[in-house]
Amino acid sequence: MLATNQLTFQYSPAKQFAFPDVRCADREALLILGRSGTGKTTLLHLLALLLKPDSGSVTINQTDMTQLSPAQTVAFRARHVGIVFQKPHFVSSLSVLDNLLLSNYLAGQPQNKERARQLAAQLGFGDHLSKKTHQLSQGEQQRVSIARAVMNQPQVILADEPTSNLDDENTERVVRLLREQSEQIGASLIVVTHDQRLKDVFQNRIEL
Ligand SMILES: Nc1ncnc2c1ncn2[C@@H]1O[C@H](COP(=O)(O)OP(=O)(O)OP(=O)(O)O)[C@@H](O)[C@H]1O
Repeated sequence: MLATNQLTFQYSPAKQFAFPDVRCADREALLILGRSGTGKTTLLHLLALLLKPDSGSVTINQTDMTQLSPAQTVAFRARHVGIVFQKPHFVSSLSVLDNLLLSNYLAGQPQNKERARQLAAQLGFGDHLSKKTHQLSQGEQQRVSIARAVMNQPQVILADEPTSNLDDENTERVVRLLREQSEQIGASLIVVTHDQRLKDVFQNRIEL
């Protein structure tokens, strides 16, 4: 469960945001829609505590993340929050498999090769584990990105424009996989996007 309360943030006095409250229960999915510049990425970064709000709270299960120290925030995020970025950020010198295992390492968890292999098979890139990530197509890279986000079975999955570079077929596949994965691990799934194709797929929506 993720819930926010009266989040505000400003980049400068001329660029201030007051966001509507967000609630997303375990196994539920929420779409946050908005045109370019309305603050979607800013909100997603606040939900992940990559940015600290000026006021308000972000609670994941029982933990108010805004009350954690910077070190506690990093540890909590690595363990309990999976993030899928618009463009996947991988370590290019590592294989696909090692990029997945990096999630375990960053969360202080033992390397779980079995889970990496299972996810790769489920998400359709089981044959690519020993390749470098740049050898994969965009759609494949986005699926690796989803696998990486769910490696540690997080309580919350946050996805920032996960489909904006994808064709309709890959868009449908990525959305289905995000929903399947969040349901399987019992996580809350929050997707921010301007991609109107996703509008009809999610019942719960907030417009910025
Ligand atoms: N680091 C920053 N410093 C100052 N202003 C910023 C910064 N990052 C974003 N902004 C501004 O804040 C506003 C919201 O940006 P944000 O990236 O959250 O929007 P968005 O809705 O995700 O847009 P897009 O769909 O184009 O990615 C924009 O006007 C942007 O110029």
